Amino acid sequence: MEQIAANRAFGGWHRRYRHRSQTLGCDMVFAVYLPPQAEHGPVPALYWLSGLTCTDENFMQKAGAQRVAAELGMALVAPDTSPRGDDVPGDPEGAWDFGHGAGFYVDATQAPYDRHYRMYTYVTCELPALVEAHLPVDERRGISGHSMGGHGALICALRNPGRYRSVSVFAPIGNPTSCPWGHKAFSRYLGEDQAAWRDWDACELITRNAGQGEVLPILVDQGTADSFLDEQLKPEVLARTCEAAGHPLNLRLQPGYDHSYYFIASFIEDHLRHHAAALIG
Ligand SMILES: N[C@@H](CCC(=O)N[C@@H](CSC=O)C(=O)NCC(=O)O)C(=O)O
Repeated sequence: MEQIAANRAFGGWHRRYRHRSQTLGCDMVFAVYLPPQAEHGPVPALYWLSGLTCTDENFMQKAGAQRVAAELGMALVAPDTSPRGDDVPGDPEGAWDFGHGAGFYVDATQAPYDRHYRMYTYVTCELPALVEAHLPVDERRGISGHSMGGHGALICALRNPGRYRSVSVFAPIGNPTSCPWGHKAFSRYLGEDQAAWRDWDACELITRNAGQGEVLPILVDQGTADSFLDEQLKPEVLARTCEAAGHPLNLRLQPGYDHSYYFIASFIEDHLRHHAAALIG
């Protein structure tokens, strides 16, 4: 992998890397924040999955996570949100909620998307393997994300017991099989048979996993002034599902906060400390 940027931050380093992804069949860029502790040995990592229209840069530039990550000795890893490139098909109408910047962290099964759109395998397998082989980052992994990335973080944790030690999300699409963003993405990436969508829906996975094996407590922050709240995000469905399944959920409704990175920046410290408790102790 090729380093394409490096910035000193809070005694550590923010770095960006480009690499050829075998999983996605294209070049990808990701960002890593390495805290000062990484100069003395491997540190745990929080994987951050961003939302629609984002790249690796939104979180690193807007969330303000580096100061606390440096204090805690935790790396931050931020991938892009989809495969990229001229030969990667996007939304036929050029919309922002599908295709480039909108990989939805699934492995597509439908042509023409199945060749490149395999973000689930990329973020759960290829990227951690690359990071852990080349950077001072070990296998203590937490996962978090926002909106589409909140959906991604939930399904990555719920589908992979043992792979992550902690999970938290901001304004997640918690029940994509019941909202317009999810319908659009899943019908194209996964096909019209809605039975196949359930494997990629956090609420379905929480219900399915009830009473079996690992149960990671979920921390959720959700702004009450979020313009996507009622139509796309539906935190009440996630709350009802967790209640019915006995899955520990800390859903914090934050009065007046919207869907933006101003909201994320306001509560990211709590999330980093939630992850540090599981990753570092
Ligand atoms: N461009 C759109 C708005 C898209 C948007 O709000 N994206 C969010 C994630 S939404 C769910 O996944 C985001 O994180 N944007 C990047 C940022 O830096 O804020 C529009 O025009 O409405």
